[in-house]
Amino acid sequence: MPKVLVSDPIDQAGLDILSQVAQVDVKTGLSNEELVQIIPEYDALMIRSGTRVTQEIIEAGNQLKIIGRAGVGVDNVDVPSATRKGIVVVNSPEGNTIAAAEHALAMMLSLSRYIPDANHSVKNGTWDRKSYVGAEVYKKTLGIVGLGKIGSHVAAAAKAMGMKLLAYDPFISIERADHLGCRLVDMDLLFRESDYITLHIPKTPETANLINAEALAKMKPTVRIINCARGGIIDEAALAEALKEGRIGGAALDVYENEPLEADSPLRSLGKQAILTPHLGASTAEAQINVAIDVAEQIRDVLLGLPARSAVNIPGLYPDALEKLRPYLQLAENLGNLVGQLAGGRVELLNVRLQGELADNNSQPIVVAALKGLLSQALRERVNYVNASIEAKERGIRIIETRDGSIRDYTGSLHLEAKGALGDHSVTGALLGDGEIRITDIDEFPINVPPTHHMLFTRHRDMPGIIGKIGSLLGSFNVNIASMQVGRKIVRGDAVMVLSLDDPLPEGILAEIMKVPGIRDAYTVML
Ligand SMILES: NC(=O)C1=CN([C@@H]2O[C@H](COP(=O)(O)OP(=O)(O)OC[C@H]3O[C@@H](n4cnc5c(N)ncnc54)[C@H](O)[C@@H]3O)[C@@H](O)[C@H]2O)C=CC1
Ligand SMILES: O=C(O)CCC(=O)C(=O)O
Repeated sequence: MPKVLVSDPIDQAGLDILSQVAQVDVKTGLSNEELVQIIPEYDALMIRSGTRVTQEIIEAGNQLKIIGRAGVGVDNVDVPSATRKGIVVVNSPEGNTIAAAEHALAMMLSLSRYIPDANHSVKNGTWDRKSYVGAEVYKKTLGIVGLGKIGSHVAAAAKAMGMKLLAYDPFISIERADHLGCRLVDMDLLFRESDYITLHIPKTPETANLINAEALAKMKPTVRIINCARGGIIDEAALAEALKEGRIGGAALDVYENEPLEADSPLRSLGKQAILTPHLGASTAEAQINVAIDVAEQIRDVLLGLPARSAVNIPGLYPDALEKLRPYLQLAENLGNLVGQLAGGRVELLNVRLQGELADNNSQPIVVAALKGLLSQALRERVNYVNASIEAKERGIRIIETRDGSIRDYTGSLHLEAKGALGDHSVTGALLGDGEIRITDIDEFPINVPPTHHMLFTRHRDMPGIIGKIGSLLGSFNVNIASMQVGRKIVRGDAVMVLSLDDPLPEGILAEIMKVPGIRDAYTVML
């Protein structure tokens, strides 16, 4: 019988499902070292946010087939390591949506009426009505950052309370925002005009420290900020300082850069204008049952050899088709990710053209893989092979599929064209005989480069000296170039340059590149 380790508190409903097919050991509060020691005997690991599944644990988990996160965010799991080791990582993308949205709403109202402090004062024997004169949310402006599952539910409830709604989400269509009663605006305007700001975005390199001293300085002195998303999106020191100096009106936080929150955090000494809860967003009986059942069922299925429905790292497609298409799925995902990053914002139309022998295949998994890549910038681990199409539809992305078996530059190749709010871009890629991926075309300029983790693309005028200037600029920022290619159609016309880099590009370098005479555009891409 397979063995499942449950290392965080999980609802009994989940344990009952697991017990049908496995021996279940519940061992909570284990240290990293203890987990590394015992994990070799387990086939599955089920966690909430309390367990950090490190590379070390994954490396030691020689029997591990699946890691189940009873919740949304898998930022406490080293997913790339799990993927490399062939371990499926699953989550519950919707099981705690309502709980998290309701917690954010509760925080907003509690903050407006000082409920935690007022409650505390009565329980301490006082009857102070003067210190707790609050504010109404009715007719106030709520700025929602991230209009996904939780943000959308918050929007519906806040609208019913008579609030005016602004939203910032570069990956959502105006139609979707309109439908939710939100005015889609840029982040600056949201910061300046909101009376309340609530965050419902994942923690990513782009969202880390999004609310920093500079952002706080743009906000109204009365603004109240709610973060029930992820710690690290707000610069806690800057927030504490702004609150102490009365430069903002209040903050309610459920999540922190480090959890548990440090004993000496400046947040702990704030007065009634701050509310702190210990990551309780998903802590309702209903949500815990939902996520436990959702994830336990997936662990059971995978242990029985069936696909998982919310795998964040392995396609949940039919095994036969999957095996045959696997290399092309990777190609499609890479190209989708690339064209999405080149588009740099909302994509309205994705044209997917299957070429050569690929045109003879079922296009659906390829399209799904391309969408997964395209949406991964916005949705990270939330997007998978099962939900990519629905997510794209909800975001108003139209898909056109075409086939052209006569294009035989390579045995099989794939062409993606994204029409976006900020411009149109296209990429083509192919598989070489050994299954290696090549990007063969960017914006109709022929090239031949493998996708790598850090890449730099420029659009420039083909003229002497330009390549050298970019090379020395990167050198001066200590960025090592692994390979470089230029594609052009006519001599001294327009050209593209593609550089594979060993290091991430430091902040500020793109602005410097843009200053080089002849450079028209420059993009960094992470694949
Ligand atoms: N406090 C708690 O206990 C809980 C926290 N969460 C957290 O809430 C967050 C949101 O969850 P969901 O709504 O389910 O996710 P979701 O994936 O449905 O929505 C996230 C939205 O953020 C948008 N987004 C991505 N990058 C952005 C950026 N740079 N700027 C603006 N918008 C951006 C995406 O387009 C998407 O619409 C996640 O980080 C999740 O981990 C979720 C459940 C419970
Ligand atoms: O497991 C929990 O209580 C945290 C939930 C959460 O943060 C998530 O689902 O992303």
